[in-house]
Amino acid sequence: MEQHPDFVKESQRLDFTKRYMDVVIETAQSSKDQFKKNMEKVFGDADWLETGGYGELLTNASFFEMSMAELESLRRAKDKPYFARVDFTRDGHEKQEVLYFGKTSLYQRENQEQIIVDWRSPIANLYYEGRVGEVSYEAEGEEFQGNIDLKRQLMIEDGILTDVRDIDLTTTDELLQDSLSKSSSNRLTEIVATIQEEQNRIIRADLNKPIIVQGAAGSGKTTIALHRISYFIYHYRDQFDPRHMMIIAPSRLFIDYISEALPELGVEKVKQFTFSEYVQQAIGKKLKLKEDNKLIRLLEQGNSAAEEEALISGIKGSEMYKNIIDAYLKDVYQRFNPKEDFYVDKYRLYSAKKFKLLFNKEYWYLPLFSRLDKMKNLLQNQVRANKKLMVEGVEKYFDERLDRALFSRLEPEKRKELVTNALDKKQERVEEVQTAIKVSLRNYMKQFEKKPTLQYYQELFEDEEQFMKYADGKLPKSEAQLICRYNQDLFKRKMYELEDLGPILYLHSKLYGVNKENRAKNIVIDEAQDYSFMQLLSLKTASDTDMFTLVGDLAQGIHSYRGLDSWETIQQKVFPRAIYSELQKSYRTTVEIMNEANKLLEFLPYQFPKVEPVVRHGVPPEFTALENDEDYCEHLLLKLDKLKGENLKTFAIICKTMKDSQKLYQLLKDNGKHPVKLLQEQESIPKDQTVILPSYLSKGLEFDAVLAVSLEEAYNKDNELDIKLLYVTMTRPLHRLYFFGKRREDFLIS
Ligand SMILES: Nc1ncnc2c1ncn2[C@@H]1O[C@H](COP(=O)(O)OP(=O)(O)OP(=O)(O)O)[C@@H](O)[C@H]1O
Repeated sequence: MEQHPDFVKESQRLDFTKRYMDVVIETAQSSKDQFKKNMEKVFGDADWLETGGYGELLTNASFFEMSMAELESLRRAKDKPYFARVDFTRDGHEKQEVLYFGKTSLYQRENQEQIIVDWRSPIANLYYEGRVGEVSYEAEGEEFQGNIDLKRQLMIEDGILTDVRDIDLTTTDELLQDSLSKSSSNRLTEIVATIQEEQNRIIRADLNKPIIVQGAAGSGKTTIALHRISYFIYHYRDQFDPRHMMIIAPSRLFIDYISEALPELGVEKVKQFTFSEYVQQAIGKKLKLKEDNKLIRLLEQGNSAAEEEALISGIKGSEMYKNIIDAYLKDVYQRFNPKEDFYVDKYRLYSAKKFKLLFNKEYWYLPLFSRLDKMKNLLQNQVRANKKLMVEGVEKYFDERLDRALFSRLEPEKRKELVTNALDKKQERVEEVQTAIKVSLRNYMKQFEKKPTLQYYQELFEDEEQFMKYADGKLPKSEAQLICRYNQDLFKRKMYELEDLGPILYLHSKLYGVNKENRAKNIVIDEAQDYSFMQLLSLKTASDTDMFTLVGDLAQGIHSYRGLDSWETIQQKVFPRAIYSELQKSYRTTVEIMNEANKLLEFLPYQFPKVEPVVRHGVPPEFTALENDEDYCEHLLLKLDKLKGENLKTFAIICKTMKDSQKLYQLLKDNGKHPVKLLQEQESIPKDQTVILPSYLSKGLEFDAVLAVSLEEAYNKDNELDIKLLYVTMTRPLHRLYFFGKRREDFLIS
């Protein structure tokens, strides 16, 4: 390969950068005084120092006060300090700026000379969106014009420069191709060097607005969501604590999968939860949850109990359900309107009317029991403020009586009696008032019964008629009955189901509110199509913010019986400020695999645009017809061995359900020739084993090669769920896809 004319110069620059990083790291670790010595030690032998013009950079070098986090990211960046270079001349300026873009920034604080520019800085848009020639970019609301004179990619591996490529009019395709053709052993890697324009726009879209992204399988949704977090945290690094950010992911398996990418992006402090984990934390209560096996049971054709449950799930996630809860809450609020004024002894300290006004109007924005606390404090203050007056009032009254008795013209005996009586009464009344001061408020507050959220939730289902009323005619009697009885039955077993969690969180937020530590300021949800209206609304209500990033793909909506079948309602009713964006290109799979998967979309009753694969060709998918168990074992093992020999690293065998997966696992395990692992929901993915998993658990994951197997369970063209599950399976591989089964039709392939 011919070497780039600037290869040596770029190598020197890399050498300089690395050494400089060493100095900074060492200095930050040791002490200020050490800095100069370190400089001499490291740069002492560099004869290119002057000719390269680097000396200037060093003269003003000062001590870098670095945080541990900065130091850590610098250390991590040492093997690959940057990935691209852009030469930029601003309009009206003579001096050209030579910018090296990397995963972190490194600059001299005094002269602001940047040695490495962070990919998240505004000027990095020059690399992601600019072409050689005239350009402009925006930073802090201002537009800057200029000219890109050079755009260059620098391939660095283990700290060594391996290739230099100038890109002029073309995009970053070549590097993208390289990166996509690699094996997926690193799982979700960072893609900062190859972020595409359409992706860049989403990563950098207005940070003060929610965003909804509908993206095809493999279009980089997960990757982009993580990079947007990284961008957000960088942008607000001085004001925002990453711990206030939260990722909601579909399973622990998925969290484990993405968490590898987090430290690389400097966002490891971001909280990560599944929805049910978060709800339990937010309401401060561990719940016994019914096993969530609706999806699997729905796959059994003609399972009417499962269909009924799916109907209930749909209702519990719907907007109508929110209205039911709101109507119920109205009733609950009514119980907090006092009938009587607040008295301490005979003194009226607060009228019921005023109480209601404040409670319902002034403090409406607070959760119910926070309002009640406020009212209690207010009354308490009234008591305190009037305490002295009330006692003095009683004393004054009796003192006057006493005076009258003392100075009356009555018989001494009679007078004495009157005086004693007045004194006794005074004592008695003062004590009465004092007791009233102590207990009146407590007694008054007793009329407001405070129950735990879960009890309120349970009570909602006690009366079917009432439930119907809350639904305001929108729910047929049969369904109201069904749902009430279904939940009563759950509660008898002290259980809840996943679909109850959204409503419970919503109710809790309205009644008690969620405490500060559990209220995220920014929430990122992957696989958002699987969440219901109620779940998303409850998260928004609980955290009291609409700052959400939702990424998902409706075509992979295998939980659509409870999730979403369009983004519209969510955008209109929950996130009206949201930006909506689409990603249609797929970066994961080859053209051959994607073309095959695209055919499935035609069977779905929605209009999905075809997914466009980024042009990368590979081996076409293949079908192998098999008869008996031995056949399966033999062929699968043969294929795996062959693929290993081709330098592919991660493999998955994906069956339709857990039942088939288990059976196949047993077969392969008994055979003992190849290490296999049956993946369960809560587990992490081993790096060195072939995993067997059911289709629905594979969502969001990717592997070099996928072997789609049908032992006893076929996919059915007339079942929407089956089509989506197969679509998910077929869009998991990066490079190879193979089908093994009895008949082609079992995989809907012609
Ligand atoms: N700009 C890019 N440069 C290099 N690789 C990319 C780029 N964008 C995406 N990829 C790769 O494409 C693959 C798919 O990305 P990702 O898993 O984020 O997609 P997704 O939309 O979340 O997929 P799914 O819908 O299947 O969950 C990953 O291997 C990712 O690294």
